[in-house]
Amino acid sequence: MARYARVKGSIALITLTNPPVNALSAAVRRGIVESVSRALKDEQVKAVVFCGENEKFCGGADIKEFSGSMSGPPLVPMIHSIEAGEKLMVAAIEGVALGGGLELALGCHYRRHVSAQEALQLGIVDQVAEGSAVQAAMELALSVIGQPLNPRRLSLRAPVWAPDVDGVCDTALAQVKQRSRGAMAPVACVQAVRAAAMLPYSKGMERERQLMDTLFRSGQARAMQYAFFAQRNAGKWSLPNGAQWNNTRARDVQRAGVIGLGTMGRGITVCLVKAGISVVAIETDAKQLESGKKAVTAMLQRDAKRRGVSPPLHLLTFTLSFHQLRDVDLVIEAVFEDMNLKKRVFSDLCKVLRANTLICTNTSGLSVDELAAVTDRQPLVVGMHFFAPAHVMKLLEVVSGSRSSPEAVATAMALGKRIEKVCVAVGNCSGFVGNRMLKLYLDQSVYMLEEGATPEQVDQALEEFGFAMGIFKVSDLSGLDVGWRVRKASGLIGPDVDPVKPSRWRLGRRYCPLPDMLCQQGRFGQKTGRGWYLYDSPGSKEAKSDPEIQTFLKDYRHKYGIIPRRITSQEVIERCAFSLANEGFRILEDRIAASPEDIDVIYLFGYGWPRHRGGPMFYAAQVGLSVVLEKLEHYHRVHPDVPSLEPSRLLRRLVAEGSPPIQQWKSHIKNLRSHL
Ligand SMILES: CC/C=C/CC(=O)SCCNC(=O)CCNC(=O)[C@H](O)C(C)(C)COP(=O)(O)OP(=O)(O)OC[C@H]1O[C@@H](n2cnc3c(N)ncnc32)[C@H](O)[C@@H]1OP(=O)(O)O
Repeated sequence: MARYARVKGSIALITLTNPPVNALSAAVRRGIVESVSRALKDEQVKAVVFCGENEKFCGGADIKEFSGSMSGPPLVPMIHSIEAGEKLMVAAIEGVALGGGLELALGCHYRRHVSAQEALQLGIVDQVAEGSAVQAAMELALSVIGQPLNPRRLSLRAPVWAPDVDGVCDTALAQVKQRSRGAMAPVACVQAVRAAAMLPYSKGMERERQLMDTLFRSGQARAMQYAFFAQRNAGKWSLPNGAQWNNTRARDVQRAGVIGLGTMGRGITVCLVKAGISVVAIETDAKQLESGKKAVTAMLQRDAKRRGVSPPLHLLTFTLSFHQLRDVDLVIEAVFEDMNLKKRVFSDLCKVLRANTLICTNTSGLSVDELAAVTDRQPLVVGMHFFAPAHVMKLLEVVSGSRSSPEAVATAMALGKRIEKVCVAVGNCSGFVGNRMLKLYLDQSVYMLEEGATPEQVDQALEEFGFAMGIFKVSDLSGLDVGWRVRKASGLIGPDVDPVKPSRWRLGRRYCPLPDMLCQQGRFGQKTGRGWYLYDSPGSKEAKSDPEIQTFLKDYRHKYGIIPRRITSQEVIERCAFSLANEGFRILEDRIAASPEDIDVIYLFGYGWPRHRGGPMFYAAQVGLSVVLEKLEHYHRVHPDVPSLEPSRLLRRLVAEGSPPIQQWKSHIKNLRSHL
């Protein structure tokens, strides 16, 4: 929709009205075409000013329309007719001008922008105005009415010839190809820029149209559109008891406590303080406190310097005393991942906190219910699972325990949003959503090493699929000792394990002792300079193949009588991606996640899943659920000692029901038992 008004006698003001971001839906495009035609016909009108309702110019094409057949006037011819119009066209840009919104602005003969000094420098806008952009645009229009329009039409400008334009584009293309990890759109963008720089306008437009057509028809476009809405829907959380984002009030959090100043506690403290929340940061040891204080202060100073502001150090209190926590609204415990230690901390907290203070745990997989049980306030206990490094990673899993109150969940979700995280509400189970799935993905990766693959082969297949880093590089980065400790605590590694030939069968299923054996050799990953890869020195980041690992794997297979076989990239992807999705289906059955979109958002923002592949659940849907089922059945037949490869009930049910689109899966699991 577009509203038409004549103002100041000679100006037609066309306001895009499609809240919340005035996206260019079919109705808006129709409204623009009709309004422009009206303005061109009206002899009193000398200039047209375009603006967006609620001080948002335009968020671009309406992404919701991309999944159906497009109707209404097409965007590019509409912009061309504005640009070719015989009357002066001015864009009054406020808020956003993205994608098609920017194209619309560029189709006008004059633009302004309220806050983009950079756009001014780039020549995208002509003037930056304080106050109302619409008023400024109208004044500008009145001052230039009657001047020739041809010099203002971008389509009449000569291409930007530079002697080395081809070389510059080649270099950019090579860089983008390397960085985009298989994503088509960034590569097409460079190709379109090359066309714009080297071809006459009409030919450049034709090339852009071809590139756009290819992208539009691609599965990658579907995946990206899905990811866009999945991310926004994750904030609209709901619990099986009916509580949800729009019927539950979050508490205001002004002061928070952070317990433990290790890597996670430091990152969490930085996030909170940057959002303007006062933090009391606690350590039990003076030396640790001092080093935590130095690290947090340095991080905040670096960040403030980058943004040209002063660091909010006045919001910080570092102390060894729990008593300083008596006035905080919420505490985030970030101590070592040890149930007994966490329980002790929780009991101690209850002695000093106000009765209504929320207690959150940054556990990556321990039971929130078990922790809550030692407190005097079970409804006020929730999980806030941050991802390392906490001040950088966008994901936050908010874990609702069986007795967590809706208000506590709402408060953690609101706090997460305030500190600029992508928050997903999940239920309580071992590993929650992300790490519960990750375990099976890791299992498959190490099984493939036993069967004949190398860490390099597995990682290469995953990186070609689009992951930023292969699983073995990730393990080296996060430290192999972390999982080792968890396996010890869970009883998988005990005194009865043969140190020379450790069993490959534990707790009734296949077990791969390779990661434990690496840890026994002190190979903890980057931190020790050796893990699945070799590093120049402890702490360095560049992973190099390690001949010792190749020999170690050969000896291992020999010791266990395993005949190595060639493992293809396809097998790597199928076993990793379909194991993830299969566990995702179980998680949906168990109601630990409310929707497949939530699972995908967790993998996109917490585990480096490539955005152009939507997420593991979307990928399974895109490959075809019957194909996924068939493959899992095959791998389970070949590996009957890996029960997790058995296809989940939900997957079977969905296939039996004709593989409905992913948006309909929720209704197929409605009647399953709830754990949330
Ligand atoms: C066919 C020709 C193609 C032309 C090229 C294009 O134009 S492609 C589209 C290019 N535009 C974009 O990619 C913009 C995407 N949107 C954003 O980046 C952000 O939403 C924003 C505009 C910067 C606003 O961010 P903010 O954080 O303020 O709000 P939200 O992201 O939460 O969005 C608010 C609601 O608006 C919906 N929405 C946003 N953009 C679009 C869009 N282009 N089409 C349709 N819907 C859009 C978003 O889904 C939110 O909806 P809720 O229902 O409130 O969740």
